[in-house]
Formats: sequence, C-alpha cells, structure tokens
Amino acid sequence: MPDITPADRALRLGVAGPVGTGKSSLIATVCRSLADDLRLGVITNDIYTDEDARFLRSAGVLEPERIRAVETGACPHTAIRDDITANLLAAEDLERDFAPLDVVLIESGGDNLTATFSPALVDAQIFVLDVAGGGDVARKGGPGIGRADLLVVNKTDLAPYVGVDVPQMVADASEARDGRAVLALSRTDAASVAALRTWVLGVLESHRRGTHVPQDPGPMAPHFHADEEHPGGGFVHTHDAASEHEHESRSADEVHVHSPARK
Ligand SMILES: Nc1nc2c(ncn2[C@@H]2O[C@H](COP(=O)(O)OP(=O)(O)OP(=O)(O)O)[C@@H](O)[C@H]2O)c(=O)[nH]1
Repeated sequence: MPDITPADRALRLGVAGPVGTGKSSLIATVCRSLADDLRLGVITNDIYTDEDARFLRSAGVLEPERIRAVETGACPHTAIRDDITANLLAAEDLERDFAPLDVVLIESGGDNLTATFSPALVDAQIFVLDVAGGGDVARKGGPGIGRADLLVVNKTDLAPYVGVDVPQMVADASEARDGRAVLALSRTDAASVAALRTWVLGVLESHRRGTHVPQDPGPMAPHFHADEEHPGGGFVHTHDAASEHEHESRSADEVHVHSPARK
C-alpha cells in the first residue's frame, strides 16, 4: 500500500476565534477569492445547528455539497481539540467525495477566546479577532492569539466607529506573537483580501512541498462554564492531558454530520 503523507491530501486549514468576529465571513471571502483557482471544501462546527453551513451555502461561495456541518452537541472546542473524530471523518469524506481537493477549511463555531485546533486535525490555523471586541484583546494573549499560524484583526472598516487604532492593535498583536504573522482584514478592503489569499497560497505551497510543520498553539487556558446546578453557578476546568475533562462525552456516531443531498 502506498504511503499517504499529509502533503498528498488537501491542506486542512482551521479558522477559530470568539463569537461573531467574522469567521464564517472570512471563510466566504477566502472561497470567493480562491474558488476559480483551487478545489475547496468547508466544514463548520456548531453545537446544535448547521447555521454556519447554511449561511455559507446561501452565500453561494461554493457548490452546497462542498459545505458540511458537524453538529458537535457539546462545546465546539471539544470537537476541534479533544475528540476530533467527527471532524476527521467529515474531512476524509469530503476529500474522498470531491477528490482531489486542495484546501478544506474547518470553522470552529462561535467559541471562546482560548479555543484552538488540535494539530492532528488541521495543518495550519487562523485565529480571528475583530476591532469591535476592543483594541486591548490582542494584548491579552492566549494560545490562539499567541501561536496560531495567522492572527487576523478583522472588520478594520469599523475601527473609526469603535475608536480602535488598527496599527496599534496590530503592533500589540505582533508583540504578543513574537513576530508571527498578523493581518488587518476587512472584506471591504481589496488589498487586505489579496494579502489573505497570498497567505493561504503560501501555506498550501509549503504543505505540498512537505516543508510545512503543523504547530500546536497549546491547550485552552482554564475557563469557566456556567452551570445552574453547580454551586457558584458554574465551574472552571482545564484541557491539559493531566486533568479530567468534564464535558459531556459523545461517541463519533452520536455526533451528526449534515451534508445536503447530493444531486
Ligand atoms: N463591517 C464588517 N462587518 C463584518 C466583516 N466581516 C464580518 N462582518 C459581520 O460580522 C458579523 C458576524 O460575522 P460572522 O461571519 O457570522 O461571524 P462568526 O465569527 O462566524 O460568528 P459565529 O459563528 O456566531 O461565532 C456579521 O454581521 C457579518 O456581516 C467585515 O469585514 N466588516
């Protein structure tokens, strides 16, 4: 049997970041700018719905069949970091059904500031912040901000309305990242969209050459889960290997993958 190396399959590119920072819109932008040149697929993760996948299908950026939703049933960050089975199966199915694909984009649904993808699931990952979250967010650090392959400071067109100094926010982010890539993006700014396109093509090229090394930004920082039945209204937990994980656990066949009916 021939050896299959990561370079022989599609580049798997994760897109994570807090709720509403523009992850789905960024994926739509990448699809619009690359769909004529590359064969693309998308997987979205949502807790109970396939809302992000439906948004992308209705945006008409790819054939609907190339956009699949994983309904995680628990926090999406669990399905991109702790038990990636459903996402891996969805990626493999998509890659088989539309072989050969160049890039599969995997979105982590509305999630918190510390969620990151396992390097066993994605080859590279983008972490998305937006200016509306405040100029200070980039300075606060965390695994995604510090060590994702690319940090996007999104919706720069809104900066004048929310009083954020974009060059300062980018400088703070670059400092928090020891010089790793930071991109100020707005879907209304063609030059920034072109820079995003160039970045994706660059990662794809190194992936194909076999020189791209997936990085692990690190586990989520300890975080608080609201729970009415818990004393104190919730609990704090961590995701490091040594600590017990308290999320509801689900087997792969309990996790739903939505794909529209094939024509
Ligand atoms: N002004 C402006 N608005 C944007 C931009 N990108 C996205 N938005 C808006 O920001 C809102 C959230 O965008 P989404 O793409 O749904 O964000 P998301 O991170 O996928 O959201 P969740 O999946 O719920 O976490 C929507 O109203 C978008 O239209 C941008 O570049 N500029």
